[in-house]
Amino acid sequence: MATQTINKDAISNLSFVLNKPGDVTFEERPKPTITDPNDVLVAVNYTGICGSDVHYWVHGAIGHFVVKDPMVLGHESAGTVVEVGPAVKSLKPGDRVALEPGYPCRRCSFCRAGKYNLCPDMVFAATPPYHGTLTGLWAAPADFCYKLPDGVSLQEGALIEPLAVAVHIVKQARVQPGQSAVVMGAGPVGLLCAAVAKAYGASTIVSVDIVQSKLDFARGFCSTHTYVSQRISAEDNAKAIKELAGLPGGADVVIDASGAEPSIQTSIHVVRMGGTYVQGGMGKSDITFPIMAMCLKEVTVRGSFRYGAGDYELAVELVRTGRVDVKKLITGTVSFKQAEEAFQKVKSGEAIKILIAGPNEKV
Ligand SMILES: NC(=O)c1ccc[n+]([C@@H]2O[C@H](COP(=O)([O-])OP(=O)(O)OC[C@H]3O[C@@H](n4cnc5c(N)ncnc54)[C@H](O)[C@@H]3O)[C@@H](O)[C@H]2O)c1
Ligand SMILES: OC[C@H](O)C(O)[C@@H](O)CO
Repeated sequence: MATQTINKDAISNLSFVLNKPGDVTFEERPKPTITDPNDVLVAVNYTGICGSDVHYWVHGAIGHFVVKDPMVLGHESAGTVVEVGPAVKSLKPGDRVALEPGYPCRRCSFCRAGKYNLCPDMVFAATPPYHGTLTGLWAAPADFCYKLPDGVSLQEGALIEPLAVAVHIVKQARVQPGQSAVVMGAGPVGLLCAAVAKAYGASTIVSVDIVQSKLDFARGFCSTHTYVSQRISAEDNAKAIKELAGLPGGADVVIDASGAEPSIQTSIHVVRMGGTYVQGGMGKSDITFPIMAMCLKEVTVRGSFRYGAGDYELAVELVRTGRVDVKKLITGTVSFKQAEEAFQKVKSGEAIKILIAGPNEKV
């Protein structure tokens, strides 16, 4: 694709700001500048809406992250490089990039061990007190901007962030070729986990949700089986899933991408002896957990938080090679001025992924 250079002085830095729960405004904010020689300045082209953005918009807080001052929303973005710092060799103006939105300290023991997603000093977009990417211009370290290959669009680039979440979850699950994977939740993260598990070679992929239409989509996307969770005990839901998928001994891997307590309980009953369970969903902080079943089956239980070394690169590669078709998840694209309507649509469950065009982008 031909590169196109953009005059940063000619572009707007209009931003979508959450003032307090339910109260959002558009604000022309000061343009960021390059303050580190390794930084680049990116014009944001497209941004997806994450459940966490909606949660901040509705409730003003997630756990101990509380919106105390006005905060720009958004962290699932792709854009075009408009300026590079003097030390940047990997990118040039005009390059199209997926933005990784969290910047670790690079110095703590977690960063030095390659687990930078666990850095206690992480600066993460649209996690208070830090502003997000629903804005015109974004300054970031060049090594957290991933060049999109020819053939991968900027719209697909905005889906790299949730895909990287799924890549990290599936890596935590250690999925092997020929294995069975049950994914609880068929929202964007669950759908992408199913797709990444397939790319890792899982041959039986069961999606579970409480909404039939989401499962209809999952079946067309990549799941081999789907199951509508019933209002019965976790053991009985697990039994039904095992029967449906022909897994009498249980699944090799179970991933929760719902955060829902009943789903987590079912997961532990559906995983096989010696299998692996990964918690990707974020719901209630404390739940009733079938710990005896976990113990007796010697289940390996892992958490998964955001993404780390290599996850963004693999997400881009999965899209480039067509192994994960993120385009199918895009319900539509709206103009920047329609951002609040897009949030409404995600909240009501009308859309899988709506993209908001950057303030300088024509839709
Ligand atoms: N670990 C991380 O770093 C990370 C990153 C991003 C998102 N998340 C979390 O991952 C989860 C999924 O994200 P998403 O954007 O797809 O959210 P989503 O709300 O779109 O999807 C959740 C799905 O779970 C389904 N569900 C609800 N109760 C269920 C039950 N009892 N059994 C089965 N399915 C049930 C819902 O119908 C929905 O389709 C959320 O909890 C989100 O907070 C975690
Ligand atoms: O994809 C990244 C996630 O949305 C965030 O970590 C958020 O859920 C918690 O701050």
